[in-house]
Amino acid sequence: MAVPEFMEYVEKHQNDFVERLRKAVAIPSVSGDPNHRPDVFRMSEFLVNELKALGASVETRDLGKQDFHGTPLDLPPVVLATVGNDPAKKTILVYGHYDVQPALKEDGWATDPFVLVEDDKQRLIGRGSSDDKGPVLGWINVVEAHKNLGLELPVNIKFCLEGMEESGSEGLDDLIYQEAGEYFKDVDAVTISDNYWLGTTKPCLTYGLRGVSYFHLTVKGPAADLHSGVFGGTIHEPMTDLFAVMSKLVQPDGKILVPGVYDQVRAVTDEEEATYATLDFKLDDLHGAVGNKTNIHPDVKSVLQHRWRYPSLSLHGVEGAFYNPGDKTVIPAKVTGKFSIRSVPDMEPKKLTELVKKYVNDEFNKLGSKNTMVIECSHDGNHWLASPNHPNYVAAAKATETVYKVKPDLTREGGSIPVTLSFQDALQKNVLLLPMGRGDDGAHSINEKLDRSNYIQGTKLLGVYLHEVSKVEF
Ligand SMILES: NCC(=O)N[C@@H](Cc1c[nH]cn1)C(=O)O
Ligand SMILES: [Zn+2]
Ligand SMILES: [Zn+2]
Repeated sequence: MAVPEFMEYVEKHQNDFVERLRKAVAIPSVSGDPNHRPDVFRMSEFLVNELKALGASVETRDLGKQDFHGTPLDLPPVVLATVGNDPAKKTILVYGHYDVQPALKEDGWATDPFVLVEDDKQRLIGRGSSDDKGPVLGWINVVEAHKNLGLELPVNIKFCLEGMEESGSEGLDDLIYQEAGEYFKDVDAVTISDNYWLGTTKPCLTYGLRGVSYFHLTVKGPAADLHSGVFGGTIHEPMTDLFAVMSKLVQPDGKILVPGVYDQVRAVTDEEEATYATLDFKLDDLHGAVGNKTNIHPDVKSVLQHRWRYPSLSLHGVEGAFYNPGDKTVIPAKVTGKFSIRSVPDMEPKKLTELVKKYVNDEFNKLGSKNTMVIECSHDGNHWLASPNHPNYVAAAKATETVYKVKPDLTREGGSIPVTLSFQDALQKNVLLLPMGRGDDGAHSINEKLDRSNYIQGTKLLGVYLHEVSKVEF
């Protein structure tokens, strides 16, 4: 009886849950922007208060300072919260993040990114709605529903909520290893809701992620920005050098040009080949999520393989370059190009960084420029693969069938959650990714949204999963 009662409660109280999301989205907790660091702290306080109000025992862990381009910056705390402490029950560790990607109205958002708006299609639009405030609050909604119904939670929950996921999860790995035998001691399995369905209609369980290695390539030239009419043609220009090197990183068809990268990629097996055939994903889903038909690969299998099991290199931006409207005739004195590589089994981040540094240095030296160039890896995180046959996944599949009346697809994901592998390795427990949002949510993009139905059905899913996982044998 507990499960139907819980599901009914969630259905009836959906507007309260949307209000909770509205309050969370209103805090612009952008971890990558030092000006927003106080907001990231404010977001941690919001979660601490929500969890305390529900009776959780909550502590925050200080992670020290971050070196932000030479300036020390306080790292936001990790929120550790425990709900239930019954040795007869399983303990599920729930990880999520409360920081978000940057968002400016002028990037092209239709509405203020930090004001949650529900449109006529019942989509909850706002930065962090899907990645990852909605899912984090989904777990909190589950605790609240049980408390208000006077229902016992079927498992103990340990929360680990961080505020630096979008910026490399600095400091969290050390905490996980330090606390493996302490705070995380009794954990039986780990569940993370921080990714998306493949398409827009069918739920999935996710057992793999790509890693990410992020690079800053800085070229320095003249002592200050210069007039291009006076100095153009007479000096080596940093931006010209930067573009020359960056154009050698990746081809327009996505092929990475750094020698040695593909040597480390695991070969496709027949068993893996068979997994793509049954998935509920069409080229139309890709076109819908992208907004047009600019796909490189012509069929679903190769799209998914290039998202999940082959590396990719993306060029993200240039710091120090002129980018405002108008026609400023400047030669920027120092520019930093940013790019990242999504890595896959069996690539090793350290080896990858060595390959990239050697290649970029070789390419820069070929230019014969008198400028200086420095290439740095600002953060890296490893890829992750789990066993989707574990009872933790069986429980999640049953919960999906209860809530959505369909068997979930088993998927991998092209994005990265750097600490997933750390949890698996440090705790030696199964890790499950149980997504709430859809493939077209626009995480990291403009107009990020979470459909109301995904938020509400997703809250039900997380709660029913806890009931199912309490019953399976590990
Ligand atoms: N929802 C997970 C996610 O978006 N992860 C980020 C992690 C990251 C790493 N460096 C910057 N962000 C991702 O981009 O995959
Ligand atoms: Zn996320
Ligand atoms: Zn993200």
